Amino acid sequence: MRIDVVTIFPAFFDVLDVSLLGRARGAGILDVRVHDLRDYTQDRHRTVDDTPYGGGAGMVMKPEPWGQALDAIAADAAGPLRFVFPSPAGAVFTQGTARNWATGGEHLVFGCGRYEGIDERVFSYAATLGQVSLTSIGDYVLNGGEVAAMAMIEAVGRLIPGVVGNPESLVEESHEDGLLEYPSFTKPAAWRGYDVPDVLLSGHHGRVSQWRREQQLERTRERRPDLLPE
Ligand SMILES: OB(O)c1ccc2cc[nH]c2c1
Repeated sequence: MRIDVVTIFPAFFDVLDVSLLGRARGAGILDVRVHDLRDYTQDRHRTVDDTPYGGGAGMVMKPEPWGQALDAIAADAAGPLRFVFPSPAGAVFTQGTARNWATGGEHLVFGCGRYEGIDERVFSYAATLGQVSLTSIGDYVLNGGEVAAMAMIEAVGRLIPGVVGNPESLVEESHEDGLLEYPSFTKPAAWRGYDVPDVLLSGHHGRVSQWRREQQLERTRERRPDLLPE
């Protein structure tokens, strides 16, 4: 799978060289390319921002460097393009989104804004090159799109076949079946006065499965009732 990232902080994504995603990149399963937006500026100061029309605090990211960057990536597209712009004003990213993007055969391009955001016309232009998704990872505001892009890249990347060693571990986890996952335990059976639930030591797989399902429902009711089916 091909993923491109455009950012003014390319070093932010050095972490994608480690752990599972790093190994997947080395194995050629994931092709992640990070671009410095300043490489697409035309002035000696490599300017990427300017004051907002209509006034207001802060600066807005200029459209032309983005246009140049998106054109360069589109000229080298590895498939149908989906431009993902992290934004507090975007649709919420969910496990379903991750699954759709991991299986859709698209070439994902993450455009990471900073300052007060990207000139709105960039999104309109990007729509002439491919699908555009303004996407939020939650109802809070970060200083830029990089953390959100990293989260989405990990959520999508881990679903690509071959990235996670044991694909079965992708099945029984929170949100995969619409519920929160059950609690996990390992040795020792007794630890500082806390015991592993007896059912998990019973060796009775049917009872274990039933207990785990009950735990999922209890946890979801308690912590995320919004996830429960109507
Ligand atoms: O919270 B966020 O996901 C987010 C995304 C992009 C920008 C650009 C400036 N602030 C941002 C915040």
